[in-house]
Amino acid sequence: MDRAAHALEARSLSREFNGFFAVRDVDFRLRRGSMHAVIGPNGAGKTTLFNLLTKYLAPSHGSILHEGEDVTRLGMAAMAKRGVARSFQISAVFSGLSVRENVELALLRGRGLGWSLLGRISSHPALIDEADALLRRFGLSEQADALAGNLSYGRKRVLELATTLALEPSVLLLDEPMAGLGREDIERVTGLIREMGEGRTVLLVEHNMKVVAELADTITVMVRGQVLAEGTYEAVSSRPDVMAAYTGEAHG
Ligand SMILES: Nc1ncnc2c1ncn2[C@@H]1O[C@H](COP(=O)(O)OP(=O)(O)OP(=O)(O)O)[C@@H](O)[C@H]1O
Repeated sequence: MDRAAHALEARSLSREFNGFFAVRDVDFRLRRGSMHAVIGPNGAGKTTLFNLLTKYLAPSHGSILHEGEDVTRLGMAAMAKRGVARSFQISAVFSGLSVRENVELALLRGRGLGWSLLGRISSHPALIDEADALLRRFGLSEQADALAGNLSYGRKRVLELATTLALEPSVLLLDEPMAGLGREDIERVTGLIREMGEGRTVLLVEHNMKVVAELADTITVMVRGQVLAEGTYEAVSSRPDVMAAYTGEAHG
């Protein structure tokens, strides 16, 4: 088997909360270079699966592989070192720092430099150029000197994506990147995620089906902690059992 074919893999992954299986016996493969979405009705276990894959939660059973290596027991920091980054939504944005400082800080962290070095960014001229480029790419240049805490919600989400990309991950995991965004921001963020996916593997948990249809090459549908279907948007969205799951008529 080609070990490198799968950026991440879950084998018989389960997570139990007081006897209730939020994720039960899930086999899941994130193909290298793919843009993969996990969808499903509320309570299906999407966030739990995401948190297991990103090592935010420990599994009750099963294993997780990165590039074919068992990483079940590794923590989030070790995964980040391996190039697997998750977006933390706006909690990762430092409100008291400017937009530019947030990006510079993420660039420093991406290179393993402590953020106490922030004051010394001037000693890394290449990073200043990179920060400029990232700010431009994410349409944040005009707000570079604004305090991150003063940005609108949508702008904060865009900044959060910029800081995640600054870590230069090879695998990017995004939890509901469109949550709470208006139409204009959704279009911008969709475009940014598409761009961020070039040369990387992306996994997103997302409720917005238009975005999923537009972005994802592979879709996993979860229902009641298990995988119900997997395939292209066209393939899974035409399945009666998937439709039934969304209208609350699924049995099993
Ligand atoms: N920490 C927890 N303690 C107890 N139960 C939990 C915990 N986390 C999740 N669950 C339960 O596990 C099930 C799956 O939750 P999860 O958040 O993974 O679903 P989801 O598909 O992401 O839902 P949503 O789309 O509403 O975010 C739910 O029934 C939820 O109540």
